Amino acid sequence: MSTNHKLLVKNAKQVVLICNNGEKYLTKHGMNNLSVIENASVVIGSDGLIRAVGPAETIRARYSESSFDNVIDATGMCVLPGLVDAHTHPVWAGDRVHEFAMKLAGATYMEVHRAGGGIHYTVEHTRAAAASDLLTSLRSRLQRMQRAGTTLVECKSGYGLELQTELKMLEVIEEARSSLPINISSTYCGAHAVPKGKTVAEATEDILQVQLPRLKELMSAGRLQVHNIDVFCEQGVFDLVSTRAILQAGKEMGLNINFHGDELHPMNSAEMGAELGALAISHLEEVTDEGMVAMAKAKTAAVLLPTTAYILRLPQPRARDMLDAGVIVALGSDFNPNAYCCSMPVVMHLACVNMRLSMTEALAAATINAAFALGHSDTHGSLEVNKHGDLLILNATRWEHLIYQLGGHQEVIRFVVIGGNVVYDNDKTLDL
Ligand SMILES: N=CN[C@@H](CCC(=O)O)C(=O)O
Ligand SMILES: [Zn+2]
Repeated sequence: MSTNHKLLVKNAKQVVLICNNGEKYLTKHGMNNLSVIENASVVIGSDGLIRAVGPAETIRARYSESSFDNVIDATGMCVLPGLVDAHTHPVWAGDRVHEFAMKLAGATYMEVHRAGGGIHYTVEHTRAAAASDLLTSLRSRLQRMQRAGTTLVECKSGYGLELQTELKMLEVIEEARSSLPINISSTYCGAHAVPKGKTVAEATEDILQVQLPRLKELMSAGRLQVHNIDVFCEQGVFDLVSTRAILQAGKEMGLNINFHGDELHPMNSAEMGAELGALAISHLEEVTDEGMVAMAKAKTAAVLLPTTAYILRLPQPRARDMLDAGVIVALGSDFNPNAYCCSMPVVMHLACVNMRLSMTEALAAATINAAFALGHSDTHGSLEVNKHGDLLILNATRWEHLIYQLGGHQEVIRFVVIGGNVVYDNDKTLDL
């Protein structure tokens, strides 16, 4: 048996496993009883998977004859699973800072959207952008997320709204996946808005008859990896009927359903998504009680997006009611030109203050539950044997400082590790 391993993280003040019985998600009780070991160590094997997590003395005795490519003495520090961002729109061109000023002055999201701004503004710039430029900005944004502790991220298309640009975006995501250590779950979001000059019916027809069939061909030929399908189900965007048709078509080609629902109006998205077996529904500021019950029953995760509710001054999603109803609650940054935040620590902080999550609930929502929302909680989202060796090492004697110190992740995060490799060391500049 190989006695050489990739990484030993030893003598940590705390190792937060999140869960330690192979749970695929946590609901309220589990989120308030996270698995934590004091004075502990972690071993990551040469294959990048976790080999052992346990009390430092136990690990020291068990691995006394082993060698390690790298050893980090985490004395006085804390170890957490890498953070999972279950909702981002990171591929885009154009600058919408002027729209932030408009919203600060009182304009609503849909007023800007209807005036041809918002998604439409970004669509114009993204269609015109070279793939190489989109890749450069995507890499930079993903490395920024990585420095903030994200090790698995969902990346959407959705600023093309036609075949050529949607594929350009998905290919850029594919290129980033193959050239960066961060793990990526890819989402087709061609129904992010109704393109100018088309009706909802025409846009839906183009997606069903042109975009999805071509995507299916490329996926079948192994030329593109896409995991999820998304639709912006909203008044003035895609209605429930068109949303259902598009999501159903995506499901039939093997894509997980993870869509924007009940954000600005109660569309009964949650009820419909639960009925379709959606893995996740995002936003949910306006979800009904019946929708929560349906999601809990169907084990459809709620991906809450605190930055968007904060920036748009929306009513907060009823996170506590969702937890009480047994819904699997996850978090995402919703990084996009409207909500320009790459930091899951900030997202967790906002989820605690504005959505009244406890810090343990927020951490579970940004690890195991976000991984569940992406269909990856069997390999990511907690520090358990045979899961990916993706972890954070904090300059803090209590892990809660990652959430408590608002905007302080640059100082709190000492190392980010993906697959047992140190990809960020805040004492050095790494160019991974
Ligand atoms: N609501 C729709 N889509 C994004 C915003 C995208 C944009 O404004 O560019 C969201 O999740 O908030
Ligand atoms: Zn979004």
